Amino acid sequence: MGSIIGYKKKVLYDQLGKYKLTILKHRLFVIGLIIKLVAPFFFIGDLLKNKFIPFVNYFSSTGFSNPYEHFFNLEKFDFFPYPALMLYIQSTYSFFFQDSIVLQSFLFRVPLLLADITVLVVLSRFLKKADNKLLLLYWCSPVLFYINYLHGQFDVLPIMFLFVSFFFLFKKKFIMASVLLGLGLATKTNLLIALPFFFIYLWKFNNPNRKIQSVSIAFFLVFGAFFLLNINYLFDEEFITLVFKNKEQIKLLDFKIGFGKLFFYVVPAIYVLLLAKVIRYKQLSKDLFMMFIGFAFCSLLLFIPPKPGWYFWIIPFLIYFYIKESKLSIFPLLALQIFYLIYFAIIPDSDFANLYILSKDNTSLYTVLEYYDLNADMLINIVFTGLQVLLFINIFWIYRIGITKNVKAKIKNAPCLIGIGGDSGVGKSTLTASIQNLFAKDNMTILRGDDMHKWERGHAMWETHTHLSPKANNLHEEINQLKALKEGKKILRRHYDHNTGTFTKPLTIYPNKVILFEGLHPFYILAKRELFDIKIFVSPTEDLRLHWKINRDMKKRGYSKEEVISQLEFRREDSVKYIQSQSQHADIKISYYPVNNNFEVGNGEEVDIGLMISCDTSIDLNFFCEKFNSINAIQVKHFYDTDSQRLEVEGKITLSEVEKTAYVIVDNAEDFIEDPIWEDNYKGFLQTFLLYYIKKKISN
Ligand SMILES: Nc1ncnc2c1ncn2[C@@H]1O[C@H](COP(=O)(O)OP(=O)(O)OP(=O)(O)O)[C@@H](O)[C@H]1O
Ligand SMILES: O=C(CO)[C@H](O)[C@H](O)COP(=O)(O)O
Repeated sequence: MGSIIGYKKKVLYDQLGKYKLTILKHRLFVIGLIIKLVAPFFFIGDLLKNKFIPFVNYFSSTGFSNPYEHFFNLEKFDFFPYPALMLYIQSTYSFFFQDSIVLQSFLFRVPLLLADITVLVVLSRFLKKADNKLLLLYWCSPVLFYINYLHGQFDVLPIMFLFVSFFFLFKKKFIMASVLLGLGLATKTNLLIALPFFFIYLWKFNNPNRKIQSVSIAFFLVFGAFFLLNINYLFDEEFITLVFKNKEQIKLLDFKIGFGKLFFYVVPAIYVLLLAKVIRYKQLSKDLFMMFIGFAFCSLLLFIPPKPGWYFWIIPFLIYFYIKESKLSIFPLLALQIFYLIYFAIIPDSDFANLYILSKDNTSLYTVLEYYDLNADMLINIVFTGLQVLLFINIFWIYRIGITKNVKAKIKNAPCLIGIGGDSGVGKSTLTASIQNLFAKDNMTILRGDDMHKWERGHAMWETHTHLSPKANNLHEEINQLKALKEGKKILRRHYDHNTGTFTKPLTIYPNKVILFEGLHPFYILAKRELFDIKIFVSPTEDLRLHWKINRDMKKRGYSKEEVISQLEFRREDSVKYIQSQSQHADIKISYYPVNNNFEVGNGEEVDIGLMISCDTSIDLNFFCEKFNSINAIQVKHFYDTDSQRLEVEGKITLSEVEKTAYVIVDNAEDFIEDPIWEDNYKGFLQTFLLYYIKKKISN
């Protein structure tokens, strides 16, 4: 029970205890909600009124007789192209008020409204800080409004399952994600299009030794959920005909190029090419995954005259994409929706003129156009052409900017290797922990340089060698290990346990999106330092390091103050020769200094510190400093030195100020970090700086 409450709290509240679903309190949401609640009392499309409602009501009013069989026998093959979960969901309310079309129209929209709200919430979790845009583009989309609340098709339900499944997928809750996808499939089989992408994502995401197992489990869960929910009907010819052999699905093969008696099917060919492309990526980011699926759905619609509900498969993806690429004009998306509405208003079987729930006549704009001797067919063809061209433009944008740019901008196609160097006790592990909080533990592999010491504690060799000497560490062996990890291969590596001073047996280390190496010698050997994408060197002032090291070694490693001091004396020469000398190779140098020199070294107490960061001049830090300086309690001074720039930071900063500032400074920060754990003061400042720096470097 406690854990359920805890989970609910985590879902609804963020790290700072702020309510996450503020989008549901927005005025625009409430206005939209009222309109969406009222509209179904007045409007209904022919399809819902004449086909879906009779089908579902037959099921509920006959004590759950098989409606697929019944309507098959009546030769009404196009009454309900959905699998059984859709039937079960829609029949929950259809028991009531079966003789009132007005109330039935409303009751059938209740699940649609709930699904609509869920998609909005999931999108708002995906696209942090974009609620206003999301409300305008998604919640107020005229096409989505028409599909759900006027016309009344059910496509929002499978899309809702798909998006919630993705929500769990990105949170690495694979079981939940698979079951939800299976449920979605049990509401509409169009989700089969997304399925291979889902498995490919799982395959790429999981560790090499778990790939087959995870994908097999997911496969079993997806189809298991689909199977269980449809078991009553799955093997009936009637069900198969209505659900799988309906004429809309066959249309996927309509667009073909003939070679005598042979045909080349264009839509399946594009789909296979897309899959082939996605398989080639070593890593599949969340955005890339979303865009490929959006692209796959869009491409299907490109070559077939659309059905109204099908646009629910693509518009949420397009909105995701346009919000992510905030600098792009949303005109193609708006124009697409306008052409959609014109097209469905003028086609012969349009229900626009009869949407009013009590309307009796069967007029359509098409007959009106014909009555006035206008060439209605020609007009439809022109609008259809415009609609498809706009769809093509939207797809083109997704491809060009979305896929291509994202691939370049993401952590390339290989893992990003970050190196943190510096002497013992300078704060390397502390910084590593902050970076882990930023990128999430699951996305990172951490390697500690101490694992490469040659001898265990107490070994005679330590009497003549310091740990800082290259001779006392297997530095060359490590080069191959780092190369292998960068190439996506697992390695075997023993670990040095500071509690016991001994090595563990070799452990398997898996590659990951970010590989972070922290240790004494990351940049000492040329061939090794060249492997790093980002090189960081940490060096507090010597008195501060002494203070930190004594405190840490006394508290955690069981040494006396005198032992630490004599160890540092013994190492002094090697420290300068082998460790400090690496500082010149670093991209970023981090230094801490005591704000006040009146402190007793090694007294166990915390000391007030200032932070100094220096890096090359290729990165523009002016906006960065300006934003932090707008916070009262922190001062950031910015200096240009010869070929480098330097920030000096003093003061305090709260966790929520760090979070707010980070999202303002770093465009699309959520592309790089998912649910980061922000820290306060210098640690949070460094998190923001590193995120900004790494993103800029990688994008270049
Ligand atoms: N940014 C910081 N703010 C305050 N204290 C810090 C900071 N960084 C490090 N310290 C203090 O210094 C101690 C040593 O830091 P840390 O263990 O991160 O060093 P290290 O470089 O990883 O050492 P080693 O190489 O010996 O393992 C920590 O226990 C912590 O008390
Ligand atoms: O330099 C160090 C860390 O970078 C340590 O002093 C080194 O690893 C030796 O450890 P121990 O205290 O277990 O003998």
